[in-house]
Amino acid sequence: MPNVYARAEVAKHAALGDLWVVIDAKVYDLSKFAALHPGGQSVLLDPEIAGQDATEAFFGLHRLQVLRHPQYARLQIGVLAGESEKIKPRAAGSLSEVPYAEPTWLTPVYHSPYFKEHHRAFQRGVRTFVDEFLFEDAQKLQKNGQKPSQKVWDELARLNIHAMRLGPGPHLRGRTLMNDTVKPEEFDCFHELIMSQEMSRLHARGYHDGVAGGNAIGLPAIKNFAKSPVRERILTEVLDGKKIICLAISEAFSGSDVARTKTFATKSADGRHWIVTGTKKWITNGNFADYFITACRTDTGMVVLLIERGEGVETRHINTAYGPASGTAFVTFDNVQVPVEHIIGPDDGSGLIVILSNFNHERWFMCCSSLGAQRLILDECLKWVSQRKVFGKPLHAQPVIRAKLANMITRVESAQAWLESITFQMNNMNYKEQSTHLAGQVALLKRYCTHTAQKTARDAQQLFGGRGLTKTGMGRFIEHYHTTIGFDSILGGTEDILGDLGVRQAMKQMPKYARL
Ligand code: HEM
Repeated sequence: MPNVYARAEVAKHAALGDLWVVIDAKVYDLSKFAALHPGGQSVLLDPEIAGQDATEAFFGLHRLQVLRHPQYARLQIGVLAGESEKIKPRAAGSLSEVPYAEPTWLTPVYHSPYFKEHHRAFQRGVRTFVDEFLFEDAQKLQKNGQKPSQKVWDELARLNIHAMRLGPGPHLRGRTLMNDTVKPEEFDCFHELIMSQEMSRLHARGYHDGVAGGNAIGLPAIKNFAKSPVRERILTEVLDGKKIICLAISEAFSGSDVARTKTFATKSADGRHWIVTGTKKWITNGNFADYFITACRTDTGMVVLLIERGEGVETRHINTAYGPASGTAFVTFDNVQVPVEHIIGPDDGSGLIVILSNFNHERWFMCCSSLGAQRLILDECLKWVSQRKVFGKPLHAQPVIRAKLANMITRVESAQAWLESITFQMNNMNYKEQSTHLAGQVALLKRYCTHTAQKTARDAQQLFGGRGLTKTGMGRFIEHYHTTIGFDSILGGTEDILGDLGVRQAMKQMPKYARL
């Protein structure tokens, strides 16, 4: 049983060396801590704080996690008589009750034509995994930049997340998905949308790509174009979490204009190997990848090769805005011998098809994760404007603040609605139909998601002020979002390229008879 104190009793301890405060109906003894307090001793001795209820002052300056940290939790000596705590964190695996902090389909009372009970069960499963297993690891590794531990890769494999990131299909047969919350035959693009949105709830942009971003963009080439037995071997190793694959396309010389790739492959005299020489840049997971799906020029055009880490392959870390945890690498291939069986797709120079084939899927899941991360920022902002007081009122009492929030909400809701509509089409179109009818929509949606994300990052930073610039404390997630957000607008095609693609696709479909 905790000690129970009356407010009058707490008020007697209001001096240096004998200092108590109340925060959310709990009594803290700060007598010794005051001299160590990172915010200074004097603020705690203020007559409005010492011996008083400091709840409002505390939450205007600290995150709730501060009180839950064992180092500080032990300062609690009791509770207030007849009162109980009101402030609690979101429980692991649960939904946020902050308005607009979840997509509409997850908000009680609202309806959705798309999501069924197995989608909800699946969402709860992924949310719990992210909250309980991934979040702390992400926070730690985002800073120190190490590769996620084998324990993480094994757990991703056990839940079959590596497999589900390839989308619905026969590769899921016989697998237990996310602790059996969905059957392989039920798994559709909405499950994949959920997984991508939930996995982005880490406030750790580099780590987010560090946990198998390379698999998600590299493995489809193996699944769809490699030949047996290479196909089965690599799929098994990567889906089981034993090996890591990455996609090595972009170079210092060429990004979106893939056809200008300079890395060159030529057949050996005995015809048994491709000999590859060249460099690749910005390769996600390249630092720790075992396999590189590599685009190479040949005398006749382009081939895609599966290159194993080994003699002649070197990777060097690239220091990026989104942090080292993504394992982003500069890769050099120096006369690397690649067995001819490691060809992925055609060997007649028409390999560009392999590279282009996954672009829509890749851009679509980038939209999912971009919006998942944007929601988290909205959640942060709505809490902040409620708990932060300025000029004696909560921040949201200012019309200019409400206008910013209105924009944030409108952006994320409109983009989510478009995303769900496209996802529904993906569930009902075959690959060819998707390529023809969705490439433009997906390109424009990705452009919209990342463009609006940058606006939201800026608005959020304005709401948090100086706190949105510091790597610790109240605004640390805002600072992280603002610093790393540019990444999303570049990977998978810059906004300009995608806007252009979207309109060119529309122009292709203009009816010849259409006139004003
Ligand atoms: C159990 C009681 C408290 C603990 C454990 C605590 C702990 C901390 C910690 C760890 C920080 C560093 C910043 C962060 O990580 O968020 C901090 C900063 C600060 N604290 Fe406290 N604190 C307590 C109570 C209070 C109270 C009652 C006040 C009232 C004025 C206060 C005022 C401040 C200020 C002004 C800062 C600097 C904030 C900033 O840099 O933005 N603290 N405190």
